[in-house]
Amino acid sequence: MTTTTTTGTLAPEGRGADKGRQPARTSLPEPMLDLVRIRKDFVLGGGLVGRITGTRRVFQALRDVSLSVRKGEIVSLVGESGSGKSTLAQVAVRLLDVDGGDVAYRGEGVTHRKGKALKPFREKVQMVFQDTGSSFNPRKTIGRALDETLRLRGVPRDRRQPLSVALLERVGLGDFVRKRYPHQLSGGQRQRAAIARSLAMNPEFLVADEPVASLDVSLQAQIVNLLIRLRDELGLTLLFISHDLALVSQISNRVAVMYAGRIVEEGPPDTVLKHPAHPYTRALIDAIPKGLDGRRRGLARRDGVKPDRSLPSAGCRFAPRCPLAMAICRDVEPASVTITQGHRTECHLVDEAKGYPPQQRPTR
Ligand SMILES: Nc1ncnc2c1ncn2[C@@H]1O[C@H](COP(=O)(O)OP(=O)(O)OP(=O)(O)O)[C@@H](O)[C@H]1O
Repeated sequence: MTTTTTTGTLAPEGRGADKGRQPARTSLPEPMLDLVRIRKDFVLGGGLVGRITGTRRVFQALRDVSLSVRKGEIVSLVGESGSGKSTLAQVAVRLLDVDGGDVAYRGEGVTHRKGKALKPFREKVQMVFQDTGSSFNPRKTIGRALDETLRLRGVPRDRRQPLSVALLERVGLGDFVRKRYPHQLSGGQRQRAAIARSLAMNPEFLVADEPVASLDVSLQAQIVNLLIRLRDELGLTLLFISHDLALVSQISNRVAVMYAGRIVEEGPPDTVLKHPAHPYTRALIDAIPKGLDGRRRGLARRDGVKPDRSLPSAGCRFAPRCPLAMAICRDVEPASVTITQGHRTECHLVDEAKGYPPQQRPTR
């Protein structure tokens, strides 16, 4: 059974006290998804009017973003709205083309694959969306939606119904759901049905884009626990997208913090939570409701100043909001610095030789 604490945190279910984490391994598991220096621009006001009036702008949604996910891992992307999480997720499943960089799956480049050449990748890497209401066709029953996906996979007609019932069972739904239309299901049931549909392609990798954001706290825990169970039972690998650092830190092997189209910090969740190296991560942690009053602190105070992402980048994008910004932060883009093994950040305050910045050194 899935259990939820009063604060909505995830409690261990069944075997193993720490279900989200993989046991320590001696050798690293095989790389599944590699995103290498991904750049994605959106052209705003790109039509004739934009050209005539000079209002055409290039918005840098992703700037040289690199991330790799290994077999069996749950890697989470966190960051505020607009930081580029969904754009990176869509790049990862090749729903969006890139303007620079490479996408590789199990060591093979898929960046420029199209049509038939992309089909095997599309089957193995499935996406689960937040808004399941609009991702299902309202005029088709869940059974029909599942049957169609199974048909795409080449499953013979007579095998589709029993297989879809088994898929529904795997995500904790009864076979009655086959006859229901999407609007006849609750939010939690619809998200389970959406996960069943993505499993119908027999994937190896799930990209879950805010899969629980529209659910209440207890349902969030159930869906997250379901994803962890599927990872364990089916050997899936997951890229999990959320704006909720507290939630992802409980389920992930690694957390990548995004800000204004960059990954500004990446590391094991415990390390990132206990020893945040980047002031933005610290602000995200401060924004987690604490204590009985549930007040969020930190980020809100600095919400007003957002970077202009249409300009060529100069300096650190967080500098205008950063309470610790120095002169160099406004002029020079920070390089990636490794603090401890597996924990890296992009911040001028962090000195590779000395580790954590003085203001943020862990106190024991
Ligand atoms: N097709 C598009 N055209 C122009 N701008 C876009 C397009 N898609 C996304 N953007 C912009 O790119 C930025 C990153 O968007 P993205 O959806 O990736 O952010 P996010 O971190 O997932 O935010 P959220 O949590 O709100 O979904 C946003 O400012 C968004 O407005």
